[in-house]
Amino acid sequence: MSFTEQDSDVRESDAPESDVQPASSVAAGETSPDQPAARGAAPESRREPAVGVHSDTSECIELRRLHRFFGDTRAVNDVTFSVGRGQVFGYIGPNGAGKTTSMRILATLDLPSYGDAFVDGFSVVNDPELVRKRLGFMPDSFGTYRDVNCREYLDFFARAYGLVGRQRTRRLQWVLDFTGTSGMAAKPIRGLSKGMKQRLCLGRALVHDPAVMILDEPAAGLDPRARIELRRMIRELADRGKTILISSHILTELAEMCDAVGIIEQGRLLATGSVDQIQAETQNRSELTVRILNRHDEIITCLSGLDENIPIDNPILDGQFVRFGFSGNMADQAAIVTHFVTHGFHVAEVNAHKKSLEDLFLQVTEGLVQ
Ligand SMILES: Nc1ncnc2c1ncn2[C@@H]1O[C@H](COP(=O)(O)OP(=O)(O)OP(=O)(O)O)[C@@H](O)[C@H]1O
Repeated sequence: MSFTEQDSDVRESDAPESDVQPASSVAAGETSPDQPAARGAAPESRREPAVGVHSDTSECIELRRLHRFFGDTRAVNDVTFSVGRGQVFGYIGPNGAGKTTSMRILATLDLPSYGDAFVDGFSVVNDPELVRKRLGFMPDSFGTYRDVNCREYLDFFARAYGLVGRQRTRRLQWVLDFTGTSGMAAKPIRGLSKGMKQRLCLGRALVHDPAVMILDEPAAGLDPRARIELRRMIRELADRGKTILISSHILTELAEMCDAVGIIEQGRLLATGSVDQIQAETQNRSELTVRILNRHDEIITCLSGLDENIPIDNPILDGQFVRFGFSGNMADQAAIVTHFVTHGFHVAEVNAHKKSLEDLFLQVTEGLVQ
């Protein structure tokens, strides 16, 4: 999904009213989807000055049983995870998994159907104003301010965040220097390359020095050098104490810079932990490929008759090859070959390969697009 900059200014009308639950009944994620959601306009508490009830958690980003439904689509379906201060968390999933929807809720551009999310301890439902002050959001598509130059663009946002005088001038210069855009401060945005626009957009998210940054696919469309540079900037921001949630389709792209990752598909969080942890859990898993020379149509049926203690899953027929996930030992592997041979199949080849990070992603997710 992509959202334009204009979207960010229409948060309350953007959320379908019928899906919005009043803030009072979703505080701290106390409700469950089994409870009927009350219908109506945006919560009353939105229009009152933010009081600010700080959550007792030490986590800097927290999603608690977050749900967001669009009609029958469960874009975010009971997602819970948290990110500690100064950590980089990679949010990974295929198209339509629910990444942008979760991030928009964190950025207070949308409301949860149920549950809640917290930024630096403040609820996006009850304290959106306080959340916004602490959060920098880089959406997955750049806005349409084509005729202003980079400095004017950043200056606009700095003013919007209430920066004044020398503080604003110093901050703007820092952002231009940090993002490597000072050389083009006077250049109109319409003349910027994709990479430069991404830098400027990162600068915009940084302009008020937020504690938390939400970056929606910031590396999309960048060349390899620009990706490396972006990784360096993100790591440096985390080293300076910022907490960062960053999304991508590509696990390997995030693996190096993330302290932890969460894999989401069809609105559900399928796995969380450090890349090493997730890899360790699947370490003894491999994919077996068996080449059979006869009766290809019957191979999958034959496999279903295998001793059920032999751990295989998701068999697929691919021409002469049958491939399946395997987490057994060499004896199990031998038993599979014996099973094929005793059922009259001509086995020509057996190969096992360990899962790479990409395989791991494909294994955890099923590539389902909603
Ligand atoms: N405003 C909306 N109205 C209706 N459906 C929506 C809306 N926003 C998102 N969805 C649906 O919610 C699901 C999750 O979308 P989302 O954009 O969060 O996925 P994503 O993981 O960010 O995907 P991508 O990587 O392609 O950007 C999709 O099925 C999408 O069509």
